[in-house]
Amino acid sequence: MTKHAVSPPGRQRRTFMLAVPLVAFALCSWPIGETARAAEPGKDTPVANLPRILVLATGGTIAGQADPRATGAYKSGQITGEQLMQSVPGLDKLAKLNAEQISSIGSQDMNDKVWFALARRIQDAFDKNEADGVVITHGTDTLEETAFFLDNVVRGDKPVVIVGSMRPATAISADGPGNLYEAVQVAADPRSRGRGVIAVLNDKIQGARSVTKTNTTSIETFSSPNDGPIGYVDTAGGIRFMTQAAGVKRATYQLPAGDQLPRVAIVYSHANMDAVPIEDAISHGAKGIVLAGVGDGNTSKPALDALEAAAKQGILVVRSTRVRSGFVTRNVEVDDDKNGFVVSEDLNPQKARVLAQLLIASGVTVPAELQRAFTATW
Ligand SMILES: NC(=O)CC[C@H](N)C(=O)O
Repeated sequence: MTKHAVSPPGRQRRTFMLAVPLVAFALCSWPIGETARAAEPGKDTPVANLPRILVLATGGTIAGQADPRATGAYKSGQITGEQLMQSVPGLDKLAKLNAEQISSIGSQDMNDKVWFALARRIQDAFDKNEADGVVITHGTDTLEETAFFLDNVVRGDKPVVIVGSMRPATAISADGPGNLYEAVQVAADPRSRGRGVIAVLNDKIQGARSVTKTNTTSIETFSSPNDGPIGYVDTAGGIRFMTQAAGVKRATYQLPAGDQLPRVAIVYSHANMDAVPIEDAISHGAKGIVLAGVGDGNTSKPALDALEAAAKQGILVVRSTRVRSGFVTRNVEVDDDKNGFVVSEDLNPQKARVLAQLLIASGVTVPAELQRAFTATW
């Protein structure tokens, strides 16, 4: 036995006096990590203490109804946000909810007018402190574009969650109610602050920059090919955030006047590619062209020549890729410095298009500044 094995009485008392507050602190604050469930509102939270969540409904399959006579056919955007909320048991225990209908469309019809209305309503709700978080119900086809647009134009760090579903409300095993429940759960949680606009579907939480639809009809369709989900939410474990979202903006750009973004075309590259789609885009007044290139944002010689000519006319040319994952890198097989092109890095063509629109609307023309805008921080 060493002489330090038995502490003198004075030291024991000091250790005890130190240990009591430490243990009390540990008990009060455990579990305190990112996976703590205690922060989530639950069935015992008094209504007055529940967070205020504004639900903005836009339509989509989550609000869709099937025609019982038809196999597989359904119409999106048939039921209101209010009706949707009422169909989810327990939602009122998570938050004080207020629903507003912004549009009732399938998201294949999503447009600048609805985007601007959404952005203005969210900003107003936060500026006037009417809500602690926002949930947007949306069709899944263009959900990722709306998420990315809003992330770039809505200021602040209160949670903005976008949600949809793959099966209509009337389907057997509809995924909408569960997705909406989880979206409200995430929006109501203070740990969701400062993560930009986030998508919640099928138990996954994903960032606006990375999330993309990868399957036409399956409920397991949204993924983040370059970096994976930022967290998970489910009935067993509650909310778990694993990491921060890539390139969180919230926000960099002002909404341009006039409720319309500048025209930017996406040109899809393929074997035997000629310059016609590029010439068409220019003749229809495109202020920017995003190349959905092959591989690392490549395209054929005739298409490349046409893009170089476009850039010389002051049209913003962004090289993106039709490949689902990876980055498009400057000056590899294409001399971007010489041609005056910008590369999209990890942004897919549909999101690169949104960013190009915002940059053009903001009057940014300096090449280095344009390129910097496409570069994400992790
Ligand atoms: N699953 C869906 O939400 C797709 C339905 C519709 N095309 C939309 O995007 O709104």
